Amino acid sequence: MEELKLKYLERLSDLYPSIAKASTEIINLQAILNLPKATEHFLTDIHGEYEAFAHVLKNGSGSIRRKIGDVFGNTLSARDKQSLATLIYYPREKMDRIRREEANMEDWYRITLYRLIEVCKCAMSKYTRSKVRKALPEDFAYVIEELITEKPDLRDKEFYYNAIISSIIETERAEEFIVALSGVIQRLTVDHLHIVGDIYDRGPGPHIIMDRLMQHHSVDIQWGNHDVLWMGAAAGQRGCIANVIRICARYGNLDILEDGYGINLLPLASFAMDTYGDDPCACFALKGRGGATAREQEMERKMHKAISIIQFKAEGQIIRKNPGFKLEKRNLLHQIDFEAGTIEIEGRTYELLDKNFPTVDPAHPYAFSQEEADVMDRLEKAFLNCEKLQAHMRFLLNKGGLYKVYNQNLLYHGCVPLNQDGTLKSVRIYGRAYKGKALYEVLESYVRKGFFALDKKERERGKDMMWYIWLHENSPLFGKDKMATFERYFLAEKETHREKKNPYYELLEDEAVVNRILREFGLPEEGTHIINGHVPVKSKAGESPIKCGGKVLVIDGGFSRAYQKETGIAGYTLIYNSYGLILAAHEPFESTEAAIEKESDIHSDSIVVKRTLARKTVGDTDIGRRLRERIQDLNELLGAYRSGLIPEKL
Ligand SMILES: O=P(O)(O)OC[C@H]1O[C@](O)(COP(=O)(O)O)[C@@H](O)[C@@H]1O
Ligand SMILES: [Mn+2]
Repeated sequence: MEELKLKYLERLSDLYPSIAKASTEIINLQAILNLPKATEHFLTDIHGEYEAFAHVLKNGSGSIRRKIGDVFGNTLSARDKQSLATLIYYPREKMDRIRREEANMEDWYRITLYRLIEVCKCAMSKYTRSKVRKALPEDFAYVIEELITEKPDLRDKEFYYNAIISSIIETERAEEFIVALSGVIQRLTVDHLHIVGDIYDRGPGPHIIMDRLMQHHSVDIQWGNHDVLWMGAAAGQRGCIANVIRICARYGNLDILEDGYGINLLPLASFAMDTYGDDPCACFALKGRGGATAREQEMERKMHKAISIIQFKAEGQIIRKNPGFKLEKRNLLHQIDFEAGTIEIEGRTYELLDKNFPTVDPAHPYAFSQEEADVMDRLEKAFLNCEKLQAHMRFLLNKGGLYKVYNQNLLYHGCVPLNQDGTLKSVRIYGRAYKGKALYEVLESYVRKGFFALDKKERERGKDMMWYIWLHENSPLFGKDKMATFERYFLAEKETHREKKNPYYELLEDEAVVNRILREFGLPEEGTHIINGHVPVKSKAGESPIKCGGKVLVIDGGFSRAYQKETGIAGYTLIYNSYGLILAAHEPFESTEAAIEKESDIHSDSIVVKRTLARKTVGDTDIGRRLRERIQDLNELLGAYRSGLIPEKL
C-alpha cells in the first residue's frame, strides 16, 4: 500500500478505531444512500422583491402543499388543507387571526398539533435521525422527537401521545410549539436552495433578502450581473457605484442605500440641487415612487440625473483606461454637439431629449467637475466603509460563484457566449483568449482578485472586471450587444434602445449546441439540465421556459414587478425532488397580508418537466458519490484491520 494511502487510513482509524465501529459506519452510510434524494429549490431574478421571495421560500414553491396532500389525501377538505398550509407558512400571523374567530381554542390546538405532527413525520421520512435531530429547535427537540418517532412496542400509544399534547396545551406552550413545528416542516421540506442570480436592483428589499439568505441552512448562489455590479460597488469600483445609485434612484429605491445600508447620500443630493436646480430633469422621472411627495420626487429626479452623468463620465474613464475592453464605441459624451443639442451615433445624428449638461466640459467630456469628484470620493468611502454591505458581499463571495455544477445540473445566471454557428465564442481578457468554462473561471478569479489581491494592479483589474461583467457584450452574465442606458434616457428613437441578445438565446432549442455546453462543463448529455435566468420568459406571448425538450430551463419569469407586464406572471421557480423536476409558475404577489388573509399560494400551476422512472435516491446525487467514496475508504480500513496492517485502537 502506498505511503500516502496508509497515512490516510491511519487518520481514518482515529475516527473508526475498531472493526465494529468501521463496519457500523459502512452500514449507516449504505442506508443513507438508499434514502430518497432531498429536495432542491431554485429561484432566480428576485430583484429586491423580498415579500414574494419570503413567501415562495416559505411554501417551497408548492412543496409544502404537496406534502399536505400526500399525508391527508381526501381525508381533509381542500379548504382545511389550504388553511394548514398557510399556518405552516405564517404560524404567528395565522394564529392571531384564528384566536379572534375560534370559540374553542383548546380543540383547535389539539387537532392542529396532530395534523402538524403527521406532516412533520412525512417531511422527515427522507432523512436520517441525526439530520432531523440537528434541524429541531432546541427548546422542543426532545418532545418533537418523542412525537414523531414510532413506538411500536408501546401498548397504549394513543394515551402516551395524548398525554404529551395535553401537557403542551395545559402549560400554554401550544402556540410556541406550533411555530416550532412549522419551522421544522419548512426546514425539512426543502433541503437546499439555489439562487440563480440577480438578488439586487429594481425592487425595494435586496438587503432584506440577503439577511434572510445569510440565515438559511443550505444555499448556493450563482451571481447575476446585478449582484456583481453591487460587488464591484462594494469593492470601490466607481463605474459600479454610479450604476448602483442610478438604478436605486430610477426605481425610487434610494432608501435601500440610505436606510438599508446607511450610506449617506446627502453630498449627492446637495450637489444635484445646486447643479440642476432649474432643470426639470424630465428624462429622469422615477419608476414607481407613488408614496413620495412632489418635492421629494423632484429632488430624486435631480439626483437621478446627477448620478447618471457621473456614471457616463466614470465609464468613459474606465473605457479609456482599458483599451482591451474595446468599448470605445460606447463612449458617447464626446459625440454630443452641445450647441445643437444633438449626438452622432454610428453615423446618424439624433436630437437629444435633454440638452442641459452643465457639468460637461466639451473639451474634456469625461472629466469630473470638482464637485462631482468630491461627491464620488465621499461615495466611494461610504461604500468601502459600509460594514453591512461588506458583510453581504462577503457572503456572496463565500456562498457563490459564476456557475455551479450540482447533481448533474449546470447552473448559471445568463449564458455561455456563443458564435452565430453555436460554437463557443473566444473572448480576450487582459490579453489572453478564453471560452466556455475557462471564460467563466477567469472572470470569477478576477472578481475575487478585486477583493483580495495584494498586488494593486491585479486588484484594480479585478475591480474593473466586475464592471465589465455587468455590461460587456462578452460577459456571460450580460449576453447582449450593448447596454443602451444612454440611449434610453436621451433618445426618442426606440430602435436605439434595442439590446441584441447573444446567439445563445436563439440556439437554446438546438440540441447539438446544448450538448456542447454540457460537455464543456464536464457533464454527460443525458439526464442533465442547464438552469438559467436573466431573460424574462414572455409567457404571455406563448413563450415557454422549457427549452430543448426539457434540457434547458430558463426560469426568469419576473419576480420583478417592473417586468410583470411583459411576462404576464410573477416568475417561475423550480423544484427538484426525488420524483423529478417540477416547474411552478407564480401569480403576482399582492402582499404578505393578503397571502395570509386569502390563504393564497401564489402559484397558478405546476408543470412536471421531468418525472424520473425510479425515485431518485441519495445514491444518485453528488453527496451519494462522496458517501460511496467514504464507504470505499472504510472498506479499505476494514481490510487493513483484518490483514493486521493497522491495529485496532481498543
Ligand atoms: O429596465 P431597466 O431597469 O431600466 O433596466 C434595463 C437594463 O437592465 C438590463 O436588462 C440588465 O438587467 P437584467 O440583468 O435584469 O436583464 C439591461 O440589459 C438594460 O439596459
Ligand atoms: Mn440579469
